[in-house]
Amino acid sequence: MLLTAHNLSVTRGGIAVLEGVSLALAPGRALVLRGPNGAGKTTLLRTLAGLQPPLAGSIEAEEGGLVYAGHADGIKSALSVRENLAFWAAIFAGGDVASALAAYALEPLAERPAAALSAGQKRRLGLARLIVARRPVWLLDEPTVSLDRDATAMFAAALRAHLAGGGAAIVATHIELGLDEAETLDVGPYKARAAALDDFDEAFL
Ligand SMILES: Nc1ncnc2c1ncn2[C@@H]1O[C@H](COP(=O)(O)OP(=O)(O)OP(=O)(O)O)[C@@H](O)[C@H]1O
Repeated sequence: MLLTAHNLSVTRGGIAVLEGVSLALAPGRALVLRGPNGAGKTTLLRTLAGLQPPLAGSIEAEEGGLVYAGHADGIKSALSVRENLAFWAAIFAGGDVASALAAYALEPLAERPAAALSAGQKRRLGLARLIVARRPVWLLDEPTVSLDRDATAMFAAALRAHLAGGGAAIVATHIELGLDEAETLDVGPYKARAAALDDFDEAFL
């Protein structure tokens, strides 16, 4: 397994959001997270990515095996599209900038400062980062926001190629990606029953 989580409870702002989540992600598999706004998909992804600690439970993943793409694209505005990808390739000791540009049809924009991209173009650049990162597990929060139909198809193709190459992904999305390889995890049944108290609150009770 590339990533496993066992009996995970996750919190946001000191409040338990989900509890008892277990999952196992094998090479070539994708897991689509479903659930209404506020259900806890982002919180689960951030916890799996190691950006925040779980309240309970365990996560096992290969060191340096994950890459997270959330709502903030992490783009450096002053750098060109190509320079952004080269920067990430250096950070991740990763891959081929030319393939990443090609996967999202970014060649005509390669020398443009990222600050001068549209929202959808910025999102394409943020997703191209995943290709240079060359990490086996992609954790993606609403990756298709701002993408038009063609760019959504580019993302689906990039994800399929990643899975075909032995990678895996967990994707929170409200749209249908049309992936045969994908399983679905509805986070609704894992809604936490009781709010967690942090030490600060407990001191006043
Ligand atoms: N900074 C914060 N502080 C406190 N609570 C927060 C914070 N951010 C989000 N929450 C709450 O945590 C809960 C889970 O939010 P989360 O962003 O994980 O949901 P989501 O399933 O990703 O929603 P969406 O589909 O709208 O993206 C929600 O009730 C939300 O209001």
